[in-house]
Amino acid sequence: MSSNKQISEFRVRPIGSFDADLEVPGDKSISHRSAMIAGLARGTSTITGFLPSEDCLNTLAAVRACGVGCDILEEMPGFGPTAMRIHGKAMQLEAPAEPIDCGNSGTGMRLLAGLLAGQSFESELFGDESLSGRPMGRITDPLGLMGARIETLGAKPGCAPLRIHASKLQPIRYELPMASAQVKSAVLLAGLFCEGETTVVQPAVTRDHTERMFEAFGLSLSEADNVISIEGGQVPEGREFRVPGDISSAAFWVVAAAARPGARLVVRNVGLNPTRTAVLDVVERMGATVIRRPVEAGGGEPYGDVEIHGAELSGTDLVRAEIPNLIDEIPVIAVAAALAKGRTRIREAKELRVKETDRVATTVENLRAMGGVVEEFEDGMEVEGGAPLKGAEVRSYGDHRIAMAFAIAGLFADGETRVLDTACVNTSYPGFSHHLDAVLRGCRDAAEYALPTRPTNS
Ligand SMILES: O=C(O)C1=C[C@@H](OP(=O)(O)O)[C@@H](O)[C@H](O)C1
Ligand SMILES: C=C(OP(=O)(O)O)C(=O)O
Repeated sequence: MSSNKQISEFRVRPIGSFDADLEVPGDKSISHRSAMIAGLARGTSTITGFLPSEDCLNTLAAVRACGVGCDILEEMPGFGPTAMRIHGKAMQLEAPAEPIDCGNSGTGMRLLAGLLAGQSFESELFGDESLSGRPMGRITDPLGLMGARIETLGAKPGCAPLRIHASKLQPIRYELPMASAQVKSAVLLAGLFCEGETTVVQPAVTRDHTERMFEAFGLSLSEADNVISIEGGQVPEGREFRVPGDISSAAFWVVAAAARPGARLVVRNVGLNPTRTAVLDVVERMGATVIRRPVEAGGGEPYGDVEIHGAELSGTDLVRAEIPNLIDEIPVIAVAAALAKGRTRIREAKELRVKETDRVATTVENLRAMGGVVEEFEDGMEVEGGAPLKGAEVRSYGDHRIAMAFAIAGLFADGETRVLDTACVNTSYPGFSHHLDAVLRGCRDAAEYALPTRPTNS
């Protein structure tokens, strides 16, 4: 196996305990926001650690299509830029010449809609088949209350493409009907273009990257007890910003190590924002040893190294408040649950049904295909762990998290597991196949896991 982008199938066989030392690529949520907020800023920003995944490259292209200049400083060969200088437009975006392609990315489309809703020009956002089936009413409703005019043009009601008409926005106080950082961020971004204070009330703590990045770029906002307010008319100031590694990508190796007694894993320079690290709490509760080594970081995002030591895991119940803080990790947590002794309950997670796939259905289907014992509920699943997993042919259904979660399951299954349709991993984790290959070969040395980057001259 190589790190070739075109790879379309993973063949995985069981491994024994392993000892890996790796760094995952940049955080996807933070990379999207860095391109958008640097694009809105006054002056130049330098972004490092940017994730060159398809989702984030689409967002970068969208921002450039709105007139933002960008010099690429470094790239991951075969994938895309990892460092760049972004010349912000001081909130004065330009009309894109063509409809903007958001690819597979819910984050890209929903946050860009917030950014574009208050412009004096019309724009259009479209995406792939999966994104065209995901609900957009959750952003067109609050943005509509702010005065935006957004048409959903999809064959499925309330779905993309989105046609965003020129509008003047007014601030609102909005109570989020679901715990969604994407909806919160769309409203806060739109709030920048209003006169007066925009307030979002969230039903639970969701990832706070937008709030942190606003502050890092010099904006002031207030935040207490899940009520976040921002005064419109502020202009972010360009700055240097380092994107840490993505804990959601690290989660695949975290589970692989946690569930294998004797295994040891070090993940370096990974984001440790407490609104994202619930997966570490869960594997710790299941019996693995988790050592967190945070780095003292001023402004921006907390990060550090994490070390995992594997054990015989026991089942656990995910608690309601932690669901938004591990939502993307649930497919691989379900794999950990299948490997653990006893029952794991994953409930109140119906948001999983509106991701790249219906992740309740796709996770349950693949776990069962591999011999896992799992009961499906409208809002999640309950996994009865301990049944031996057997190698099988499973599909990703075009969903990157499903592809990677079941590659990890294959490391514990009897015989060969084939995961089909895996090009989708480039949505969030360029280099996953390189890391999988290194783990399968039993590599111990960090150099063998390193993903190459090189400076560019542009
Ligand atoms: O704000 C973000 O960057 C994200 C928020 C989450 O979605 P929701 O806000 O829809 O829960 C998550 O699933 C997605 O991968 C990234
Ligand atoms: C749900 C995800 O992303 P998005 O909503 O941005 O498509 C994800 O990365 O798992």
